[in-house]
Amino acid sequence: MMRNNDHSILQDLTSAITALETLCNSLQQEAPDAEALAAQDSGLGLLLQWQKLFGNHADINKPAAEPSDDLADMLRQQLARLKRHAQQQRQQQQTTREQLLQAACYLQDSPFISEQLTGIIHQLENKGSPLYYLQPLLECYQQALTLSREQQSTQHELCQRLLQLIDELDYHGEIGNEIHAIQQQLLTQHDHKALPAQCLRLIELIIEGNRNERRHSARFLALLNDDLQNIHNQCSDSVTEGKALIQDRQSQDAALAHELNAINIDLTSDPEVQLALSVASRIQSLKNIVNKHQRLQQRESALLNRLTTLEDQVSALQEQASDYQRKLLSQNEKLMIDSLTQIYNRAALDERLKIEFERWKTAKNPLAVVLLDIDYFKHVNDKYGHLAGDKALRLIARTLRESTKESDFVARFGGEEFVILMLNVDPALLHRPLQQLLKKIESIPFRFKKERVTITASIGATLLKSGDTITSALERADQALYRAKNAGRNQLVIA
Ligand SMILES: Nc1nc2c(ncn2[C@@H]2O[C@H](COP(=O)(O)OP(=O)(O)OP(=O)(O)O)[C@@H](O)[C@H]2O)c(=O)[nH]1
Repeated sequence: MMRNNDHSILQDLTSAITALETLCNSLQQEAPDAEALAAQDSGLGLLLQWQKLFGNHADINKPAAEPSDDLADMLRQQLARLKRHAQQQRQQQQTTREQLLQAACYLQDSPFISEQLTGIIHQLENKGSPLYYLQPLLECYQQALTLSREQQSTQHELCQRLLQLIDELDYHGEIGNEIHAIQQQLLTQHDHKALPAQCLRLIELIIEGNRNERRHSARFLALLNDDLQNIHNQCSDSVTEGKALIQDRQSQDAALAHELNAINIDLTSDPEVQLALSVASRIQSLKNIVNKHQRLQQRESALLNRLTTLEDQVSALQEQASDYQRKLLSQNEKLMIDSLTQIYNRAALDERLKIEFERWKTAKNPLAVVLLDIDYFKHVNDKYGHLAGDKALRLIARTLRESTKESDFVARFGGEEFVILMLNVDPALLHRPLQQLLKKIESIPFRFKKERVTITASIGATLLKSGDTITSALERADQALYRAKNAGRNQLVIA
């Protein structure tokens, strides 16, 4: 007869054995450590005791022998110990999995993502056994290290190539000096963290240098054009002169021939033969002169032809030069336009600021520098995507252009920031158009992902004051913008 007590021991033991089997199975899959081996041993010991008690074919309703109270107690203790151990094992596995997952995600953040790594992360997230993935994860880590080393050597090669290219550059003045400074940095630096920034700065300098060269060549072409015009005028004058010369000669020749003819007629009617002979010889000489004149005339005519051809060539050259100049002008215009918003860009702003600042210094007409920055634009990008952000930038730029006066200068300063130069503005009324501008932006009916979205902007503005430089005015406007942002955004601050 089985006691109630023993029956519950049997049930506990049955579930313990099931837990133990699971534990043993999982331990067999992984490289077991000393503790796991001990757990295996005790688990096996318990199995032996179980077999001693109930035989090989365990049936909880038919025990082979009745267990004593002592044995039951002992088994209960072992059972509790094993439960604790299994719990510890589970926790340890969970921690290991989390750590491995973290390591795998960290590796994935590096530029060495591989399909293998993605698979591992997927398995770990789906509660796969962590130790099983340690080896492939280590392989990924090694791969990342090798690639990192390779990247370093690529950076070194890039650095060397950059130095070679710099050698080929031929810029002078400020640009030349800065390029030289970067060259020195590249030659002396040991790590290449600054390489991307240096490359970027070099590209900016080359673009600036190019722009300067374009301006120079435009000036050169304008001078060339003037010279050609000069030559052209001279040629035209020569041709006119030549034509007049020929006409004069022709009428002179005709008159001379007429005269000679008359003398000839007179003389043939004279009886004194001697005189006739001498006059006849003079007439012959005169005829010779006329012949020479005719040849001269032919030469002059040829010269005139040559001059006419020259004039045509010069005209064609002049047309080409004008064409080239027009192309350069339009290229220059394009370099000053922001490709996304089609309003002026930073380079155009720099140039215009210099001009307006000089004008302001002499004429002292009020000049306002206005900085406008879109509020929480990162959120727009993050929530609706970069393309939606681009669309918003285009629309806001158009609103700025359409809502300001023709004489105002609107440019994209960079990112989501715009600058407006307001000329001849009434200082007492500056806030009015700017407040209206904020209202207009707020009321643009943006619609992204079928959702009505309101976008606002903040403005920091300032009027140029005596003693100002371009930088000090821009800094003051920037501080005002900062205050407008801090005041809750969609605000105007005039400093
Ligand atoms: N779509 C798009 N986004 C840009 C462009 N240039 C800059 N941005 C984004 O503009 C955002 C500017 O973010 P932040 O400087 O944090 O400013 P903000 O989110 O507008 O916040 P506050 O200015 O403080 O109101 C960044 O997400 C940039 O990626 C661009 O040409 N197109």
